[in-house]
Amino acid sequence: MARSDEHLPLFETKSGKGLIPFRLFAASIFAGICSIFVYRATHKPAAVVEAADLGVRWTAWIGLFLAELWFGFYWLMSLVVKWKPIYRTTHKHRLSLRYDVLPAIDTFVCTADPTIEPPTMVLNTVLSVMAYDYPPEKLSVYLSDDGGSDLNFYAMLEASCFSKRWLPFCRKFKVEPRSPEAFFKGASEPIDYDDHTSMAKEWTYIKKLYEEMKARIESTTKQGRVSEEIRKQHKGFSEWDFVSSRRDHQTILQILIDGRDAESLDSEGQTLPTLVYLAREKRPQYHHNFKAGSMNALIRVSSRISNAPIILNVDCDMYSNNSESARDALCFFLDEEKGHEIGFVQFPSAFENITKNDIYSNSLRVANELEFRGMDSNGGPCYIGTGCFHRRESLCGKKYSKTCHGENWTSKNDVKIEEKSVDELEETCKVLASCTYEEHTQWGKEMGLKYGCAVEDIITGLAIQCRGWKSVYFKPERAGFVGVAPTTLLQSLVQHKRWSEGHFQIFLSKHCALLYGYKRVSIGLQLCYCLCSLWAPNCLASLYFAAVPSLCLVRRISLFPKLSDPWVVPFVYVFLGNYAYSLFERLQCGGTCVEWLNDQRIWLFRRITSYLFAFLDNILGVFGITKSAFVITSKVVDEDVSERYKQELMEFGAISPMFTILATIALLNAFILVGAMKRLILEEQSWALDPFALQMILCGLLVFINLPVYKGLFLRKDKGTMPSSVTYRSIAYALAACLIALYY
Ligand SMILES: O=c1ccn([C@@H]2O[C@H](COP(=O)(O)OP(=O)(O)O[C@H]3O[C@H](CO)[C@@H](O)[C@H](O)[C@H]3O)[C@@H](O)[C@H]2O)c(=O)[nH]1
Ligand SMILES: [Mn+2]
Repeated sequence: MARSDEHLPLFETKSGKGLIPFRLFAASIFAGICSIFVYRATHKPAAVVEAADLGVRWTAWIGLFLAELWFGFYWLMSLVVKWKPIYRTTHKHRLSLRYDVLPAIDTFVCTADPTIEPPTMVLNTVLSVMAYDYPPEKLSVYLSDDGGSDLNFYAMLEASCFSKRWLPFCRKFKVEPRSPEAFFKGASEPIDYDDHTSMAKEWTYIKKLYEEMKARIESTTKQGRVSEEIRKQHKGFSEWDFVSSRRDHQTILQILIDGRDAESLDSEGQTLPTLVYLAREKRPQYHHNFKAGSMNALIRVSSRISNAPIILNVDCDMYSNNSESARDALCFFLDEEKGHEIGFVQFPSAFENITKNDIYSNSLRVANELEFRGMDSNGGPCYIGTGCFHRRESLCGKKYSKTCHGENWTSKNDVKIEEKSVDELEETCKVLASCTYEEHTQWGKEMGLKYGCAVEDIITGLAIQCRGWKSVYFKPERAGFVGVAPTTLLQSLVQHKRWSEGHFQIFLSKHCALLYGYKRVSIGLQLCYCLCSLWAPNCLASLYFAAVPSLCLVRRISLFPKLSDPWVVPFVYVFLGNYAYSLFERLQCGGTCVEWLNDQRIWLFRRITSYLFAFLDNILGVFGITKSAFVITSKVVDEDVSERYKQELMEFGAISPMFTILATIALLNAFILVGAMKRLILEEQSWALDPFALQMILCGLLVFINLPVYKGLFLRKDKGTMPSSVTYRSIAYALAACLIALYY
């Protein structure tokens, strides 16, 4: 119900400052890149008269030229996300003044495996979103459990009881964050000096309740099964009598708190948010489409139960860290002037377990602070699968039209529930989550999240934008959502493999931003998507730069100008300029120098492993040889792995082809550097006249950046070192490569 006397906007958009110096700098780098191309084109290997192995020289030259062209082109494209960042602010007080009735919100939490996504974590996420600073009768929380585990069901049962205490506590003391685990871990116990009755007492009481509940859930989880005693507490447990495995079971749907029920009240007599547990039907003969499948099941089930016009989606590890996020998001959707065209509001992902210098570069610091803002100015950020508020209809496939203007948010999605009892309602909803329901429908194609892509979120977000909707990126001062980042190198590389594979898959499909987005979204936005879509092919140019110039050093093929040659200027300028700028950017966003260095290292690691495998898998996928899978990131690790993570010791400790590649490249460069230094000393030539100086510097930098790899290979003694089979294999490969370069 909008009151007509208000005309002030609910949100504001400002553009970033200091853009002119950046643009001038970018222009100078561009000039440098062009000069490099000119140098390449005018210094072909044919010019070297005495060269015997002209064939090899030409091959090296062509490869290098292509790699440089690729990097130049990629750099140019990357300007689009930096060109014009914008900043959004909301006016939440205006929202409450203007609307007495707020639209309902359905929150979807997805979990898939109780062993790597512990039920207590899921419970905390669920509680945090139940406790939003929002009218509870307007909130419904749905858990999709792809693991189909009674452990999670039990955790939800506990959540439904604990919420009766937790929600009033949060309200009363304006608790932040509203995940009990995070709250009790971070906050120090309050001391009430003059008022002995209030916070301290309740604090201790609630904390005790929480600890007890946590202990119960953890011991049950440890046993791996729910005890008979607990099973008696709820009829829902009997469903598991029919479950043969997590990949083969009927739909399990339980409404644990029915918000419509007059008796669902918290300890202070306030209504509780609706809480629903869903494990959709799984049958071996039907593909379950991973997270996209579970989201679509939730969309349908929730449409019968609460049908809120706004849907919030979070991963099970992403608790709400800011109880006002829901109101923030509504400031965008409900804005009278611009709200009607907004399809979704994306919050950045923050992580609670990033180490001081972010050893695996998981923090997304620069992306969150700059790149998403740049994307926002081009039409809106992509949907990143978590921390995102959607308009239900745009997620369900509706095209944007101007008629959405001035809609009545509060009444339009009211559901008429015909079923009298909760049991009946559950029965009707179960059908919606069955395997066969989607057959011959548009679900997974035009409706809901799209199927068949390793990054269902990105492709779905793009489709929404192509249907005419805008999106908004909102980064409040207090992070909206906080999750868990991978804590080992391999996990992080595998996660990036999934991401880059999915992105490249989109690029090769009919949903490629350039084709599908043509005339539907701005060219800037198309380029933003391409930037991520083309992560995977980066592997080729990166591998080339990491190996070939060094190998050419062995063979005495010079690829770059001498230090005394004026042509060296553009090379050095582009190289140093870009690094200096990225360091500046990192510091500007609040990072440290070591963090920047770690990021450069991981940049290389991802490009020569994750992206390479993603690239190869895609190529095989095109020929129908492989099918993409969803490797879930583990949210728990062993005690000693976590100890090493905290100390920022790089974790190898697993046999993986990714590590073989990393170690081979590192060793190759080390061997070659030693050889080259020896030659330089023996021949006593000055650096400035040495035609290999730049190659040696490059090789030296590669060795420097790989220092943690050598440590993992030879120096460390803990359990996180490189497995010896990987070590032997990579020594053999690196030596073989050197020998081939020498004698072939
Ligand atoms: O079959 C599945 C597989 C995964 N999930 C859930 O999907 C979420 C994301 O999985 P995770 O292993 O944590 O992957 P991330 O790489 O951290 O996730 C990012 O990238 C994914 C796409 O690759 C998106 O789906 C996620 O929302 C986004 O946070 C988790 O809550 C899982 O429980 C399911 O519900 N069903
Ligand atoms: Mn995750």
